[in-house]
Amino acid sequence: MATLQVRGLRKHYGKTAAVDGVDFSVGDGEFFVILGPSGAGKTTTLKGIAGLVETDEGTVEIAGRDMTGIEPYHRNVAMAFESYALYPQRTVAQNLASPLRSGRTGRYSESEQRDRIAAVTQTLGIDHLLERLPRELSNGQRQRTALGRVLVRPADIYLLDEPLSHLDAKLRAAMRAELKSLGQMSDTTTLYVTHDYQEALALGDRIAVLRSGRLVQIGSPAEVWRTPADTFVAKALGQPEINIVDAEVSDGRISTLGSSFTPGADLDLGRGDRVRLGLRPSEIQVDHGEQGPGEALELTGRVRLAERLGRQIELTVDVAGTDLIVVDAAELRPAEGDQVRLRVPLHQVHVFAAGGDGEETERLGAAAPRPAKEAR
Ligand SMILES: Nc1ncnc2c1ncn2[C@@H]1O[C@H](COP(=O)(O)OP(=O)(O)OP(=O)(O)O)[C@@H](O)[C@H]1O
Repeated sequence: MATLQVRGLRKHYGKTAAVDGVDFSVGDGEFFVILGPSGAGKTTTLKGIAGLVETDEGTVEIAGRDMTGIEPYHRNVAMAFESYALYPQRTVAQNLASPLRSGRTGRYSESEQRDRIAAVTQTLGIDHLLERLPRELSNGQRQRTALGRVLVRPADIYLLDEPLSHLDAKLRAAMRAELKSLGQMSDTTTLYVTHDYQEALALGDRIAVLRSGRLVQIGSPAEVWRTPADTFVAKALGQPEINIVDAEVSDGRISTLGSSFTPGADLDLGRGDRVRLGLRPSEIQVDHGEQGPGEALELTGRVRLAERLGRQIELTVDVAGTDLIVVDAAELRPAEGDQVRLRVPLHQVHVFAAGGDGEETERLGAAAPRPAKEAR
């Protein structure tokens, strides 16, 4: 295990800036997640750290050592790609043993090798497949074997590129928990890349959000969830996506969708008379008669669509001509056509700067401070 320091990393492919000046550091034993959409530059960043692409600018330090000019093999990192690299003629057990037999890891005795393989294959749920050949495995099993090949090998840093992407939702959730415990057990430094926000929130000690080759925000899962730096980060976290609505400011009050409220004193609204509000679908409460505590943005609308999603229901509610997506408990299901009252506690109303269509804008704050009991 080791620390990792990335400074000013840049990589262009022709005119495309795949990585455009990225800086971050990962602590010893930390599980650090890079979250970003397709094409954001996640894989290129990992490859730059591993030494698999030649970067244009920037430095990578592992355990305090500058890696410039050092071959991938000598960086002592282990990288797992989304596509699985397995020896087709070797069994799962042989595939897993081979990284432990290479010269660099020769210090492991046969019994230590067996123990490592047993621990990793149990964690990944492939211990019953040891005698199979790769062609006799499902895609998900092959992906877990490829991940196993990376995890059995002792390395300073594990670089994992969407290693769970071929698994079904249930298995992904189970593997997330297992991976987290494996990381904690072996205290390894891990850099994990994903486009799945749930994976990022579940696994990351910290999350870095990447957009078009640049880091937009780095923080703990709670920080990026509660105080997203801008509308891009707010949208990247949460499914269904956060609702972003336009609002007007006048005489210290914010008006939107036929309603208005007075925001908390520490919100700086000196920037103009328009803002955007971010309302997370899971934080909009459907008023079923009970009155929640504290001040809230209160809205009235009509349910246009009600779609059941397991234990929850996703509602599309027309509020003053704007569709809001709301997630509610399914047993309280309002019907399509029903008039509903909606309530968002002010500390959960995110206020962003105004902007044009498709423009991402910075967060100015919450409409009220978080209640002391919820603040961490
Ligand atoms: N070898 C290459 N040649 C040319 N362009 C490339 C190459 N590799 C990546 N790119 C471009 O660089 C950008 C970043 O790609 P990268 O693979 O790092 O993104 P990513 O975030 O990992 O995406 P995904 O989630 O789809 O894997 C993209 O616009 C991509 O098309």
